[in-house]
Amino acid sequence: MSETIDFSLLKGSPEESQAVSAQLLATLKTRGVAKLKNHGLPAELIAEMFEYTRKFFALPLEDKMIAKHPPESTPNRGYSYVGQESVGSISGFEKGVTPGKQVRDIKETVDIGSANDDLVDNIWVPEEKLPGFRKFMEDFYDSAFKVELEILAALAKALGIPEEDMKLLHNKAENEFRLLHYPAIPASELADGTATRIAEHTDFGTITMLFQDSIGGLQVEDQKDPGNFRGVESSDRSEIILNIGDSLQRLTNDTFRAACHRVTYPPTVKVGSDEIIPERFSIAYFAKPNRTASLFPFKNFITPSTPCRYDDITAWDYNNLRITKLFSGKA
Ligand SMILES: O=C(O)CCC(=O)C(=O)O
Ligand SMILES: [Fe+2]
Repeated sequence: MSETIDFSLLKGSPEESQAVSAQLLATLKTRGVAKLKNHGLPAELIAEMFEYTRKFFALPLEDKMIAKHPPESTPNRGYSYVGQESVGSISGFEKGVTPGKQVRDIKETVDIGSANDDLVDNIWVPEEKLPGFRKFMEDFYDSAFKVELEILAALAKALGIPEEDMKLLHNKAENEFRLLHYPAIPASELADGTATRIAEHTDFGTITMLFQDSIGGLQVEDQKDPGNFRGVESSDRSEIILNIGDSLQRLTNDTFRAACHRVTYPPTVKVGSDEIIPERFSIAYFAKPNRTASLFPFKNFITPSTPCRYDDITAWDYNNLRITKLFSGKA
């Protein structure tokens, strides 16, 4: 994995700022994923984020189920128990590949949207079950949104898209973020390939800002060598792993291609052994275009040598097209 990009240089001299945007562009174009440090979200805030995440999943199941995600995919809010959602059902979606055998994800999650969303409400556990959780998450959402806009501005600059256009496309913060817990399991549970931590997939939004603990197991497909997945480690939890999602692939007419990723065995665990794979926590902030925005490619990416590859569709319709396949429908 390439070196971590110092995002604070974006606010340095014009030369430094230009160089960081160009480095980001080059890394994302070849890898679909980049690592950022000094991005503006303080390490203490991220540490607290992991702590709240750990505390939430440590609640008794009946408490977590008070805030349960509906059995169907929308609204995509609340707690999903282990087995409720399987990402394997959308593996290969944009590659036009229909998934073969169904692979179970062994994970539990919480999906959270903006506190100001006028279409869907968040689903919370009562305050006394986890004091401060709701307020912290609502504030984190807003802080992450600010960083998202800076990353999008840097990408726009590097791509030659007016920064204002990129901002207008995302100014409603119709994003989602997700807390993930992969429980400790014996390695033998993953041995026959019918279960994994999270099956390979691409995210559907513009970019994903991912934070992970030090357990490992996250892998991204090499864009130059399809089928070959490489591990992505973070040197510390506050590093942002930046993923390109399908919406940016569409908007840039494949100049950026979405990063296909998955979570499996940590590198230290022997496949098929009786070892216990330790629990793992991660946090994914999915930045999405405004629901009513069109995902038709920006005009500068449509040229005689790069004809338009995508139909017009709104961000909301596209999101729903993807998400409806994720949930089993079982309550
Ligand atoms: O847990 C991770 O590191 C990845 C999570 C992920 O890919 C997702 O939720 O879309
Ligand atoms: Fe993902």
